[in-house]
Amino acid sequence: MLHWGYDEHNGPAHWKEVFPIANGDRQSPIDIKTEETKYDPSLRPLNPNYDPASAKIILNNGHSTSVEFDDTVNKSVLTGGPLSGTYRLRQIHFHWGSNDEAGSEHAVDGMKYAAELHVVHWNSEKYSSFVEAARQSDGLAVMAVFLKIGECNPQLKKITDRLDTIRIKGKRALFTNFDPSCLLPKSLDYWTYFGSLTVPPLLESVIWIVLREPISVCSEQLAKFRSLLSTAEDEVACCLLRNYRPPQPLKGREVRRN
Ligand SMILES: NS(=O)(=O)c1nnc(N(Cc2cn(-c3ccccc3)nn2)Cc2cn([C@@H]3O[C@H](CO)[C@@H](O)[C@H](O)[C@H]3O)nn2)s1
Ligand SMILES: [Zn+2]
Repeated sequence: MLHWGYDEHNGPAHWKEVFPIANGDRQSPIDIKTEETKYDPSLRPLNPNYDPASAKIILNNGHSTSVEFDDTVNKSVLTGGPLSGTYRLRQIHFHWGSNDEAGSEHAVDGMKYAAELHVVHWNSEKYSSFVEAARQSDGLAVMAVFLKIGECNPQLKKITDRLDTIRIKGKRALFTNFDPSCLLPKSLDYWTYFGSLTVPPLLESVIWIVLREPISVCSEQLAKFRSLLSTAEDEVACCLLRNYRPPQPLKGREVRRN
């Protein structure tokens, strides 16, 4: 496998060849079987507290589009929920499919949404950098938000309107004065479980917090994600039509709900 991706020759089925942890005991995403989730009264309300000034750039890294935040200080953090301590906002990014019928990474009772937003944080109380935290079992916390096909989402427009300026892999553009809370649903009720990054290196360092209520997205907005290129300037252009990993075995893990 040359470099990992989402095509037939380098997609999720091949990742184990380079990243054997792909067959590990706490891999993500998963299919959440709602009947088997366990109510946990000790789970607290989620408390996202983001400063719009932390937003820095919007980027096409060839696998997704992300908004990167200044994570040199505790300006934008997530506390509460299943978390002990303070988790600092690092970036947000999306996963989508080649059509509106699939695209999310997590599934709910076998049902997939059109896309999924990930809000990535790292444990800045215990560790000194994202990369160090990414190697620890409690190092990362990713909040997942489902995108359901429906009305165009005015908040998402702030991102989709910029995608034509970062079509090519590696392109970036200034993107500030953005508070990702504007992409969260009304209810912050969630499921939570111990898992991994869903992209290589698939490190098993993520406390997943999956919001139960989806936000809306329209087909036209999703089409803009699909027009991003997974290839750089000097390569034959190839659209990033899908970038989701399928659900992985639960291997006895518990999924709790607040
Ligand atoms: N769906 S999800 O699990 O929430 C995520 N999807 N993308 C994410 N990114 C943040 C991130 C950085 N790293 C990381 C891990 C170890 C060393 C350095 C960086 N993990 N997640 C976006 C992202 C991923 N990466 C990875 O960086 C590695 C080192 O440069 C590279 O070898 C991999 O090919 C590349 O995937 N860089 N940025 S979190
Ligand atoms: Zn992700």
